[in-house]
This record gives sequence, C-alpha cells and structure tokens, in this order.
Amino acid sequence: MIFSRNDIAIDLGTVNTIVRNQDEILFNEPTCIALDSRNRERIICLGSKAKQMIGRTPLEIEVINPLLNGAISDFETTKLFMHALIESAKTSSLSPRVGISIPQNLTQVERHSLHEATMFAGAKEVFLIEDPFSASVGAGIDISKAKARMVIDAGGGLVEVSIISLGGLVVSTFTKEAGDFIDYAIVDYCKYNKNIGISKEMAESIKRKINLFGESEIINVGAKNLINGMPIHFELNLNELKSVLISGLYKIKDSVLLAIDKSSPDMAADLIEEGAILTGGMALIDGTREFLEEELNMKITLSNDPLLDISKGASLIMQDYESYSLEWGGGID
Ligand SMILES: Nc1ncnc2c1ncn2[C@@H]1O[C@H](COP(=O)(O)OP(=O)(O)OP(=O)(O)O)[C@@H](O)[C@H]1O
Repeated sequence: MIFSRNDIAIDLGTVNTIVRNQDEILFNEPTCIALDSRNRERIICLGSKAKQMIGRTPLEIEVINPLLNGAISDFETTKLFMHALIESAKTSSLSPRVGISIPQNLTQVERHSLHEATMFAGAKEVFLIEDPFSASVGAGIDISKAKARMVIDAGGGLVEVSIISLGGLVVSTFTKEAGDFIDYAIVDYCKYNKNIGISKEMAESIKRKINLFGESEIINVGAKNLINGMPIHFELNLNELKSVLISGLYKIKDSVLLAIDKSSPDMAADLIEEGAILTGGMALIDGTREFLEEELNMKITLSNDPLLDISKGASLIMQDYESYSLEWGGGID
C-alpha cells in the first residue's frame, strides 16, 4: 500500500488529538467538541476553542470530551468528532485512508465501534495500530532487534507500559491513573484541604507547574470559596501538591514492576542495559523521569518529543504498512 498525500494518521488521545499526513501536523488540539444541545448534529467548534468554553457555557451549548481513559465513552459524539477531523484534514475530494493509534487495552467491541465511527466519518479504509508500536517507532526505537525494549507511555487517560522484542509486543500493562487522575486528585486536594473549588482545567494547568525536585513556589489561583460560595484569589504552594503527584507516579512504578515481573529473565537482563523510554505528556512534568529512575533503579530516557511520538510513529507505520503489518501482525488490525 502506498500512503498517499491524502491519507492521515491520528493519535486519538483522551486529552489531546493529533492528525498528521505524511509531512505535516494538520491538527493538534484538545479532544473536545462543542455541540448545539438543541440539535446535537450541529458542531459549534472543536479543540482549543471548545475546551475554553468548559464551565462557561449557556444552556444551548454542550462541550463534550468523547473519550475516557483512552476508550470511547460517547460513540455518537466520537463520530461527529472524527467527521470534523477528517473533513478538516482532507486535501482533495478523495476519501482518505486513516490510521488510528489505539490503546492496547481496547476491547474488540470498542475497536469495532471506532472503526465504524471512522468509516462513517468519511474514511476510505481504516487501520488500527496499537499505541505501543506507534510510540516505539515514533520514539525512534528499532524494535526489530532481538533485544527487549520498554516504552512507558504516560498520557492523560492511560499509562501504557510495553515491552517489545523482535518486532512483537511481548508484555504490556496499563493503569488508568494517568494525567487526568492527577488533575482530579488536585481538585480534591483543594476541596478537602483548603475549602476551595477549582475546575479540572485549572488543576491541569497547576499540575504542569509542579517541579518534583524544585524549590517551593507559590502561585495565585482564581477559584471559588466553598464555605461562602464567593469568588476568591488564593495562594497555593506547589510544594503541597508534590505528594499528590507522587501518589500518581507510584501507580506508574507499579505498572513497570508488573511488566518486568511478567517478562522472562533474558528480557529483564536486556532492560538493565537499555532501560526504558519515557513518552506521553506526563513525561513533561518536571522531575517525573528522575523520580521513576530513582524508584525503579533503572535507566529511564526521556523521549525527544513525548507529545508527538504516537502520531509520528503511526504516520511512519502507515507509510510502510506492509512491512510493519507482516512483522507485527498482532498489533495492527
Ligand atoms: N508541558 C506539559 N507539562 C506537564 N504535563 C503536560 C504537558 N503537556 C501535557 N501534559 C499532560 O499530559 C497529559 C496528556 O498527555 P498526552 O497528550 O500524551 O495524552 P493523550 O494522548 O491525550 O491521552 P491518552 O494517550 O492517555 O489517551 C495531560 O495530563 C496533560 O496535562
């Protein structure tokens, strides 16, 4: 198969979606869609514009994130979202072939739903590629070698830990306690310890400022006083939130330990030498890589482009689909 200029690869993430053709990124925005609630077929906007509306919409607008922990939580909205993505990415009147990178834990029913939603959205053909393959290829790993390589993909809805060797997925584990989980834990921390109400979006922007090994830093946050219901500006010491972040990172550590436990002694030995590659948006929280390296006593290398590895890998796989699918039959539907 020749991946033509018209064809696209999609990283349909819980938090962020990226669409690429062979050469360029066509869409890189939050996985959000705003609909007219009186006519849910009518799209008002997508991505960043829709995300900015969260918490501020009048009754007639509904903002939806159609994914939860990597899986489709709202099938009808996913169809609309995919349709809008495909329309905006089209460079000709021809329907594109679409490669979508998906979490390894999607059930057959969920895979079928996504396939159907994408065909309905206007694709000519749909290829589902499992995240561990996209992430590894995108991070530049030569996975055809007879050497085990570990990839920790820490995203918004899912942390996927995979061990790949000789072009196949040998071991995989995952936890749903990923970036979104930490955002909600920050919301709860402010609620129960400070009597302050903040949105999930505010919690996410606070999370991005945490530096696990950095000096204490005080930030000013606009929120709601939960005692008297009034708006309030309050000071939050980011140091207080380190324990919230660390509890999430321990879940990643547990997934890595489980993956190592499931691997053979030879693969475990390879990992001592090669360590693991850390990718996905959570890898960008300062101190995450160092924390995991210290806790696991294993070399952890930060990928060059944690937010883009999956879409880049999916695009590269689409461009050489035959060789990859022959090699990795199991990972590509
Ligand atoms: N610069 C950054 N600093 C800190 N955290 C970040 C940064 N950029 C993104 N994140 C966090 O990374 C997570 C999103 O990562 P990513 O885009 O890899 O996930 P996703 O592909 O949307 O989700 P998933 O793969 O789990 O379905 C979010 O929790 C977000 O807050």
